[in-house]
Amino acid sequence: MAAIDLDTYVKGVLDGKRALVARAITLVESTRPQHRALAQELLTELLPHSGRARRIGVSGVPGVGKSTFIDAFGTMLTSLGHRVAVLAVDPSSTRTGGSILGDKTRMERLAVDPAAFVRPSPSAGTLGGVAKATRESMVVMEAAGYDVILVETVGVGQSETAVADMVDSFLLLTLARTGDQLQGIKKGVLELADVIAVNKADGPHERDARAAARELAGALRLMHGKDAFWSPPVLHCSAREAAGLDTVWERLEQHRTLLDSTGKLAAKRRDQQVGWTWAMVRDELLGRLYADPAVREAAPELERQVRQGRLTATLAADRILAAFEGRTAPAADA
Ligand SMILES: Nc1nc2c(ncn2[C@@H]2O[C@H](COP(=O)(O)OP(=O)(O)OP(=O)(O)O)[C@@H](O)[C@H]2O)c(=O)[nH]1
Repeated sequence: MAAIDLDTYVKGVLDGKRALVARAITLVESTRPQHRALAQELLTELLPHSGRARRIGVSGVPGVGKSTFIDAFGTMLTSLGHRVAVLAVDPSSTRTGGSILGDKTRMERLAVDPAAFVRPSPSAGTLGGVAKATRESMVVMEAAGYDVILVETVGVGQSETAVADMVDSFLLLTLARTGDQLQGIKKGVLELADVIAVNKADGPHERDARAAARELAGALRLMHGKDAFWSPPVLHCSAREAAGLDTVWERLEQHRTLLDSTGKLAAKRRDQQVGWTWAMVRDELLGRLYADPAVREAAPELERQVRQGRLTATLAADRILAAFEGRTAPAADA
């Protein structure tokens, strides 16, 4: 592919040119050192044009209906005049293998909707790397005029926390379950949720879904108490039949309006920026440490001694850090 210069990228993104938006995201996702500088220059130019979108995380276990939901929900939003971008954080993704086509077939209507842009999760790398690429893609999408950003994540592992750290509101999709449904949803994920929707409330399952929503709402009231700033509503919907999606949107908007009017939205986003800064420092530092020749040389022997019980973990950690710092310490008096 021919190289594109900074001005072409900036203008193309601000004009909402799809091909350039896609190329810009490929650039910010790239981990190649020669792309990094240009990507950061681009993001610096785009940053003042970003920040106005509603950022919504969508999570739920595999099979809950996330793709079906986002397809129907996004289509409803574009019919209301919104421009919708779909991003994802799923570092374990083998589903699409990073192929855009893979995700496009999962969201048939949105994929061909001119007011929507569906981008699959960058599939390579650590959670930190994938989350960084998604956060930066968000800046590109907002600068390109998308005013609703849906960030999908699969309901396992640490990815929900990473997504909650980059959105304004977090939607958890769940299913009606028999027995104690709270056991079926990880408590940590419940704590992240601002809105919960029991999906597949249709056909023979509709009654179960309504009952499950009521039961979960009761359990949550106990968890959150009366004085909470926001009590997550538990709704029911059918992604397949596009039923109840307007209520989900209404409640997400209510949550965001409350955040905004109380000054919490601006504070949340500022805190997220600072949090991301340190998350990147941690990732980068750990990457450098693992790649450090002195650490690589010392580590196998130290690990062996720890395994044999001849060295405490604390001492081994000290030595690994000493090996790392020894190499990077200023060489002034060496
Ligand atoms: N009855 C019913 N089925 C649904 C609904 N939403 C999704 N499904 C079905 O549930 C299955 C899983 O839906 P997906 O949208 O692929 O679910 P997902 O959560 O994206 O799953 P992964 O791609 O595995 O993460 C599919 O067979 C859908 O047709 C719904 O509202 N009602």
